This record gives sequence, structure tokens and C-alpha cells, in this order.
Amino acid sequence: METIIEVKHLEKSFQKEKAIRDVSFEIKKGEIFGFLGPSGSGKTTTIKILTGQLTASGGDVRVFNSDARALQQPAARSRFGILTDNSGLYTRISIEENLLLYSKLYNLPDSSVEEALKFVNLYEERKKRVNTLSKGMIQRVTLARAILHKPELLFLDEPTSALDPVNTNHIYAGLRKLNEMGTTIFLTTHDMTEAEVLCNRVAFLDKGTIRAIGSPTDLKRQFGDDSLTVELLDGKKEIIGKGAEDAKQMFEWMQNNQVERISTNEPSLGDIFVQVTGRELL
Ligand SMILES: Nc1ncnc2c1ncn2[C@@H]1O[C@H](COP(=O)(O)OP(=O)(O)OP(=O)(O)O)[C@@H](O)[C@H]1O
Repeated sequence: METIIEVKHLEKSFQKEKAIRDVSFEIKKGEIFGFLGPSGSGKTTTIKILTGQLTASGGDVRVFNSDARALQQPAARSRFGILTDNSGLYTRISIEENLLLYSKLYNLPDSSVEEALKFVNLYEERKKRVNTLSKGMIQRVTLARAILHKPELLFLDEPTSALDPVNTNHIYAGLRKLNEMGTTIFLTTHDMTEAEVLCNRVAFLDKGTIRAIGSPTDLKRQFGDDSLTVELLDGKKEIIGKGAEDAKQMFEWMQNNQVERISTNEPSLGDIFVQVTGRELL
């Protein structure tokens, strides 16, 4: 599978502070890759370097097989989309007028605007002026602009941080559809549920370093212990493993009709984050 993003030994320092320390990863075409980390871990800095807005202090960053800085060239503009909290929208005109301006920039038909408005659930409100919108609505307009031209590669910096659950689910469905149509997605989040729901692969970033990387399923296998919790009818909870003695005990409980409920002790991505970094993802 074609490599879309290749990062080798990336480093970024701001004055004396090292924001990124020796970060390496690869993203293949068609992946939804999540960069998970707490505030200040280096997520936005990484997106800025990947999109050529910031220059790395060290290492090699290639996007579409070229130096990442090439994304700032006009020729690359139609290949990627980006959502950040810096909306750059024209505030005195409507949502629809903003998107029409961008559709002309990309030589897209006006119908692309209607499609993008529906993607972000803003079609009914398209005539509203941007300076009257809520934070969540602005986030959705910015997302509509990022996906207007159905880019090959989409960068999303905390795409649902200002959204309510209904709009969040609507956006998740839209992003999955876009991905099925061929868009590779790089997203940052500190929302573990978002990562579980959307991402094929995730990297845990902590203090500028990747602490674990893999698919949610692989990480759960790697950091889980395969044990089960058995709740008995008398209210007791017992943890059992995979050994012969455990199986014998389980058989006994079942034979005596003592079992109320059995559940797996699979860790959540949040549990794994705490395990590898020693702290909560807040
Ligand atoms: N322009 C800058 N000048 C100086 N320091 C910076 C600059 N940009 C980022 N930093 C520092 O780099 C570190 C990483 O910041 P970054 O914005 O990448 O974190 P983040 O993971 O995106 O956080 P958040 O979830 O809060 O957006 C922080 O310590 C931050 O203070």
C-alpha cells in the first residue's frame, strides 16, 4: 500500500523547549490515523510540520513522497484539506458565501457546497452570517471547507472538540464515508472514544514522544491480560485467568448455577494510555 506520510526522527524545539522528540511513524493510503495526547503533548505542532506551516528542527518529514513544505505550494492545495481552530473564515458574509468562495478557488461546481453543507449538518443554516455562529458551528463550517474538494489527505486537529453528541456522530459517519471513498485521514484528539470509533491505528503522544502505536485491537491485546470478571449470584466478583485451575473453578460455578454475569477485562484505550504514560489523558 502506498505511503502517504513518512516521518523519521522528527524533532521540534521552540527556544529552549523541546516540543517533539524523535518521533517516527508512517501512514498508508486509506488509513484513519489518530494522534492521541494530552494538552501540550505536541499534536498541533506535528500537524503544522506535516502541512509545511512550521519547519522541523530535525528529522525528515515526507508527505506524498515530497518534503512536507511542498504542501504550501499552490499545486498541492487541491490534494489536502485541513481543519484547525484557526478558521480563517470571512465573518461578515454567510456560511454558504464563504464556501462558494472556496469552491471557486478549487474550480468546483456549486453543488459541492451543498454536499459539504449537508456533510456538516448546516444546510438549513447556510444563510447565517459567520459572525453570528456558535463555536461548534464555526468548527463545522471549517470542516465543510476542508472536505469541499474531497481531498486525498485530510488533517483534522481535534475535529469534534466543540460539538454536541448528535453533530459528533453525524460528522463521524461523514468522515467514514469520505474515508471509504479514498481520503486518508490524520487526526489529533484527546478523546479516546473518538479514537476507538474512528481510527484504524493510533499513536499515543506524551511530552513530544510516541509511547505506543498500533491498531486499537492490537494495543488491547498487547496491554490486556485476557482475564474475565465473573459475578456470582451471592454478589461476589471473582477475576479468573486462562489456567486449568481457573477453568475448573468456572465449571464448578456454572454447574451449581452460581453465575450471574461474565465480562472481559479488556482495557480501554484510556486505560492503556494511563498504563504507558503513568497519567490520565486530560
Ligand atoms: N509557537 C510556539 N512557541 C513556543 N512554544 C510553542 C509554540 N507552539 C507550541 N509550543 C509549545 O510546544 C508544546 C506542544 O504544543 P502543541 O500546541 O503542539 O500541543 P497540543 O498537543 O496540540 O496541545 P492542545 O491539545 O492543548 O492543543 C507546548 O509546550 C507548547 O507550549
